[in-house]
Amino acid sequence: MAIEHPRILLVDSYDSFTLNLASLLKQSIPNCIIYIIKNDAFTIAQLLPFLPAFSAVIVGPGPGSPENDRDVGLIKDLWNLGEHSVLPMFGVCLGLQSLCVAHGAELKRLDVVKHGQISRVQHTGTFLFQGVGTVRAVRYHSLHVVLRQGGCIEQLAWVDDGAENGHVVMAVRHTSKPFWAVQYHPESVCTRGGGVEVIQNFWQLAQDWARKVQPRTTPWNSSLQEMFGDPWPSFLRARPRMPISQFPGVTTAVLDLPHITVAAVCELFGVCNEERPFVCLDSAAQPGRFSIVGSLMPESLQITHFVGDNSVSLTRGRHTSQEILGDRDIWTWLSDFMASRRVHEGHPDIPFWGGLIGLLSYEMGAHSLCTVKGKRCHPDVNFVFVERSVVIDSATGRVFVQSLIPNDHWIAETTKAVSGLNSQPMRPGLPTGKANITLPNKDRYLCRINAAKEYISAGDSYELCLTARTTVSLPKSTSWRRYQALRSKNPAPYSAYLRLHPTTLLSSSPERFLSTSRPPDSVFHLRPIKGTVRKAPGVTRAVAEEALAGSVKEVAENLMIVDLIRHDLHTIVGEDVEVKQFCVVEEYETVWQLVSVIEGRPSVQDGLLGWEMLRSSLPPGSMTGAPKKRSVEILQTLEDDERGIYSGVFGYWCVGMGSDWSVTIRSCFKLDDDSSDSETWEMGAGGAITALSDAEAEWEEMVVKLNSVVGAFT
Ligand SMILES: C=C(O[C@@H]1C=C(C(=O)O)C=C[C@H]1O)C(=O)O
Ligand SMILES: NC(=O)CC[C@H](N)C(=O)O
Repeated sequence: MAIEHPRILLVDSYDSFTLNLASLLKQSIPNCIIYIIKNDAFTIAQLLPFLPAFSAVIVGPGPGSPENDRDVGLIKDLWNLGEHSVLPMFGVCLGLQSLCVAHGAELKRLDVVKHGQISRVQHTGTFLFQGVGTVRAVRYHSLHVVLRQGGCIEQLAWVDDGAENGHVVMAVRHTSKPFWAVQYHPESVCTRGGGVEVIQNFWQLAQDWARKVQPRTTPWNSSLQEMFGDPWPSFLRARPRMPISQFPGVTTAVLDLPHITVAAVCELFGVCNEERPFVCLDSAAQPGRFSIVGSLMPESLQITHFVGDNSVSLTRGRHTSQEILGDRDIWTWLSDFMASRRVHEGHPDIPFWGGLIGLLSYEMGAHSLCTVKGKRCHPDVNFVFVERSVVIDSATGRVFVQSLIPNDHWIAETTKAVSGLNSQPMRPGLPTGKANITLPNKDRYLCRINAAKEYISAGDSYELCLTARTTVSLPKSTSWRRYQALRSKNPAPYSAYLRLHPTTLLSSSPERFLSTSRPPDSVFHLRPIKGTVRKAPGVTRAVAEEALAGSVKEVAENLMIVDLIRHDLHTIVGEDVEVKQFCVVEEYETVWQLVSVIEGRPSVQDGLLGWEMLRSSLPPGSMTGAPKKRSVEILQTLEDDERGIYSGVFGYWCVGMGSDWSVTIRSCFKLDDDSSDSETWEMGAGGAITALSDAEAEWEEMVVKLNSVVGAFT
């Protein structure tokens, strides 16, 4: 017998959890094929003729209100389909609200909004809840519905929020049409008992209805294919073939030098000459392990690009040329660049063999979600192609000297020079000169926290990572020494010194954004941080655990980003996404942080997939909040300046096709200016604002993060 492949249409309201729902559908509805459209992709009139090709429609969650056309698009019309067009539909959150509002329910704001919080859901044990036991479900909502007595919408589940919100509807069904919906999020990683179980029941009910009603169906055809595109996950099928690399291999010498310092290698490679570019990715604390120092040559290629430009700048030494991108964007240009330099063999014990090292701005990600205004003074893309490098493995004390240049005499010279290096302590002596620090205005920041909370109460966002800029001006000094000061004040696993004119970036980031191990068997790994407590006398691990892992507010903040990152991973990886670590307290130099780890394994191994993953997941969710698109739009109105380098990412993309990117936080950067005898460093700091945020405490948290960098100037 032929296997049946039910086609499911999933309507996305620009939420950041939609693909988690798609993955849950795949687990719950045998052999289903899922097509995803945005709620404003078509009008209902355009969609109507095609609906008989689907077995069911899933109306997903989203920001905003079911009463606002801009937020719900065609969703509101789906619930009013005529008798002959009706088909089984299942709503989630905004989906439930729009179903109920379309049938006369009253929409209200919750007194105490629930975002990333888990509630015990009571239910009738019927329909969606047939055979379902205890449900503990994650909620992401500010709005709720009050059903009309005697109407056609019947309650199937509810929570009792006690003094906070009283009775809140959690699931409903239509009494005569095949419509069901839940207010909670069945797809959240922390929902128990009401996920697969409830979707399986929905599917059973949908099939029962179809057997009874025998709705008109149409087979799949080319015009449907054109209208709805490929089913999810579609990315892998759409990939063009990778160009063949003509690039030779990498030569490596391995040394046992357990006492060598990263600083000594940097100084050997000329870091003190501030005129020249320099790159060092420095694992200055656990869990960082490998440090990478580039040995750049005068002809090393620097690649820069500004968002909005149709060209890429290529600089070798003093010579710069522009290459027109034409019909490629910068991501594709860089993909092609790296594909033609792919190397298949290098030392298996290290993650980097050579390749691009550099940074991407926040706006490089944000502009794919909404319009970004103006042009920044720092390039949005700034990389150097590193042919010669040293990788230091802090776990084994081994040092790898390697070059992509065939027969490179530099290997022998460097092996000798590195072996002869003293394990000198870092040179003391901070640059002197009084720093003039311009902090964010506290009153304004507090006002913005309240404005952010208002957006959250209205249902426009579940969490907003609000940030502000600080500047430090002082007489010109050496940035390398400044980096040493930052490194000793705040040693961090993802520290970096990147001198890529016109930008110099000093980083002491605790946060890895994304690492993708080398194919085959590539694993994509993300480590979002949400939840910060300042270290102070008496703040022991136990105290920090109570304040972070034991706090509903902090766990909710973290969970929202974990769910968002699961969705981001599903975009490229497909179904295989797993939360490996949930809300664990980690110790850093100045703070305790709450950290989760999410991993994905792409079902097809392709060298460029890691790059596609980066492209589709910037800006980092921990720096925006959720849902990402609406949150980025709101943050643009709440923050004075573009973020630029701050809250973008920096890291490498290896010629072996692995990559590692950190979030540019706890960092400062400056625009290099030879003509001035002073310099101005910029830094950002902020934190996640949720409905549970206390404005004063958020200000304090921002200052704590800021001080981990400002400390290098005072
Ligand atoms: C915004 C910053 O940090 C982000 C916010 C955090 C939080 O809200 O706890 C933690 C780490 C980062 O994702 C920053 O350091 O400036
Ligand atoms: N997750 C959602 O779909 C949220 C729906 C709506 N924006 C609310 O806040 O209530």
